[in-house]
Amino acid sequence: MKKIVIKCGGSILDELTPAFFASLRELQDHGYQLVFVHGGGPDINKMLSMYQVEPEFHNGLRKTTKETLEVVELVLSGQTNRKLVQKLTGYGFQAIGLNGSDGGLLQADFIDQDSLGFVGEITQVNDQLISILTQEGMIPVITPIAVQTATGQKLNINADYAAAAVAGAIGAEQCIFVTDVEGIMVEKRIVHSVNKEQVEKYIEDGTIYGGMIPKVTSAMSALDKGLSSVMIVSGKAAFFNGKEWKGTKIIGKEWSYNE
Ligand SMILES: Nc1ncnc2c1ncn2[C@@H]1O[C@H](COP(=O)(O)OP(=O)(O)O)[C@@H](O)[C@H]1O
Ligand SMILES: CC(=O)N[C@@H](CCC(=O)OP(=O)(O)O)C(=O)O
Repeated sequence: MKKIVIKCGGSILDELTPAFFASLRELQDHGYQLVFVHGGGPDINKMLSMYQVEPEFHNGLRKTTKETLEVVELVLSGQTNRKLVQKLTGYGFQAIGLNGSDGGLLQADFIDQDSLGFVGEITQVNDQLISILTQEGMIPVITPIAVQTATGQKLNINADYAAAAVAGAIGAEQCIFVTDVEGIMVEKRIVHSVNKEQVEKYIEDGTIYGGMIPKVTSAMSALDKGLSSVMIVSGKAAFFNGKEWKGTKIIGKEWSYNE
């Protein structure tokens, strides 16, 4: 069966519309099994501010101390994941929340402990666990906390990177990044598609900045892993009506938009 990974950003979790959930139903009707990975950056920042901790990011990745990691897991697993599962259930989907560190679902190693602290990059995904759930018609909703297998240490993973890694590991056909804008804006307009060369140029000249950077870089890595399609779409509107997609398609080297 065709699989699709949907990454839901923290920027949009509280604003998902009925039209967005209708698009999910369309995907299921077109034979897609859905797998969610969620973010929650704004919720984490809110909780950290209660502890008077200033967020610090390097290239879109949160510098994560031991104390910050505790807050990240508390918020993502205990609050954000619950919120998304509840919404999906409310719309009639069979969603099941999973912490990425459970059952070796997401396994990772430190990226650079000196500069980023407890931040990881995924080395392995327990795709069997995901398959067991999707084959039963359930929708896994994955929190981007991973485990370093050798030590049992938990690591904070950027949700965009986690989604791309899951998509590659389960052989997903597509990966969709759901966020608070309708796609990638270039000179005040949403563009239909961007290719690798354009992405690199737009990052360099500042057209693509901040939270959009991990999205486009992980989109490129997902395409390198063999996915057919990666899109950036808004959670405020319908993004698929059974025929057409709305948003920005990221195109790998060998792809043209008409394919
Ligand atoms: N070229 C661009 N087009 C659209 N949005 C962009 C662009 N460059 C940066 N952004 C920013 O990226 C944001 C989405 O990233 P982020 O806030 O991290 O979302 P999420 O929580 O969904 O991952 C947009 O709200 C916008 O401010
Ligand atoms: C390492 C790292 O940056 N982890 C992210 C995990 C959440 C996330 O990615 O949330 P969004 O998708 O809403 O940005 C963080 O701590 O914010």
